[in-house]
Amino acid sequence: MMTACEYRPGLDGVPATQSSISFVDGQNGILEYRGIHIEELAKHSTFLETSYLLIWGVLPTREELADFKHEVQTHRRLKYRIRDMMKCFPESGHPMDALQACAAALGLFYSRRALEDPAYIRAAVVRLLAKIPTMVAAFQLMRKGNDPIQPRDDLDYAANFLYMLTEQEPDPLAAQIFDVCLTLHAEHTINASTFSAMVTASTLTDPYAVVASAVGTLAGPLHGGANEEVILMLEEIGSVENVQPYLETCLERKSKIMGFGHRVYKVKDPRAIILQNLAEQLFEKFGRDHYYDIAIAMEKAVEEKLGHKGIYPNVDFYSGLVYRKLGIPTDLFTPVFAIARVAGWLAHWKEQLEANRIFRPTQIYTGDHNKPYIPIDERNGFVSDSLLPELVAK
Ligand SMILES: CC(=O)SCCNC(=O)CCNC(=O)[C@H](O)C(C)(C)COP(=O)(O)OP(=O)(O)OC[C@H]1O[C@@H](n2cnc3c(N)ncnc32)[C@H](O)[C@@H]1OP(=O)(O)O
Ligand SMILES: O=C([O-])CC(=O)C(=O)O
Repeated sequence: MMTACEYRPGLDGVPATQSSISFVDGQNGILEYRGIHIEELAKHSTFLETSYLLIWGVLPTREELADFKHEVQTHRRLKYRIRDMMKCFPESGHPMDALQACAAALGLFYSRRALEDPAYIRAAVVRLLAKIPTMVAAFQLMRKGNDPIQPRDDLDYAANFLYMLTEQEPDPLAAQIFDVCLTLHAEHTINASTFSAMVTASTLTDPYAVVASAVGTLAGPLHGGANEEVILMLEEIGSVENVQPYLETCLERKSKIMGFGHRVYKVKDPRAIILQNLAEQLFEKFGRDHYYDIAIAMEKAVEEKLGHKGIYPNVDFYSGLVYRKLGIPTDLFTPVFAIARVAGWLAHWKEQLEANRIFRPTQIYTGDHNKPYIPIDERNGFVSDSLLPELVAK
């Protein structure tokens, strides 16, 4: 029998599912995908191989990976109707809103819900992994007034995205580093957007609705949207000298410092450590970004003030510095996060379907009971001459 549970705002510490996809040890800064440490995957895997691992639970053989890559490659193009729809989007709109609309629009073309059919699952996985980057790049070119460019079959996943975005073939180091960024962002247990995906999935709707709802959730500044906010914050701080006064003001106002803090990690996020390292490699080859000095000063200052509360850089703190060096515009940082997280959302979608029960928690009602309905004309002391009460009583 169920016993009454204590209410925990934000479901803090409340298990909402069982999962074998990923694991976080927030005290020791450990993240594993399917039992493999993130550092190992960052060093040795690729985003598509990691996606396969997350979604199907095992590392693919050489042949399985080649087939998967080929399938993704052949589904990168967008239907002209999706491109036409995108032409109507306001160029001033946020790219996350554009992405959410585009992901949902895929459901118009592929809405058959054969959720018990492994071929349907695979086709949806391939389609979403393939088309989401094309959508992000297409929106970027279209809002500048350019036509989107077609994907290039000779470029792999990460390099092709940078090519479609910048219209230039990327430097091999830049492409490799971007691929590692995607691997790092691919999955993170039951975070807010994944939970959103799982709730949507549990209604047995189609995977495009699942991803669209997750994109909308990722966009918020307390979640994936923080990567954009971090750069805006560093711009506002402007100089290393201004770090301390900026921080003091935030603390006085009790406002959150973007890119810091985490529900689970009470130490520096292991992904932030790798991302910082990647940023340094890019700076070595392409020149230092002066915002990096501000970021380092900020990390030190926040640690001094808030380290005792377990507040350290999260994944969103250094990622923007990497993306800036790769030529990615600031408001595309969160869509880039989404490109990667599609893998995790789909892994959880598939896992949810394997043992589905609709999410329907309970609430603690704090309102009134048995209140009389006061007709609108009587709310200011007037008496109503409406016949409705008599009609209903008859
Ligand atoms: C991909 C991702 O989603 S990673 C997270 C990205 N989000 C951000 O970077 C936004 C800034 N960070 C935050 O808002 C929070 O740390 C979150 C949303 C990530 C986690 O929130 P919660 O687990 O609910 O922590 P909560 O907000 O309760 O904070 C706990 C304490 O730490 C403080 N705290 C947490 N994060 C921060 C921060 N970034 N700046 C200042 N103080 C903070 C809170 O004020 C609170 O202090 P108190 O106990 O004295 O009141
Ligand atoms: O786990 C979380 O709450 C947020 C996060 O770091 C992620 O989604 O990558």
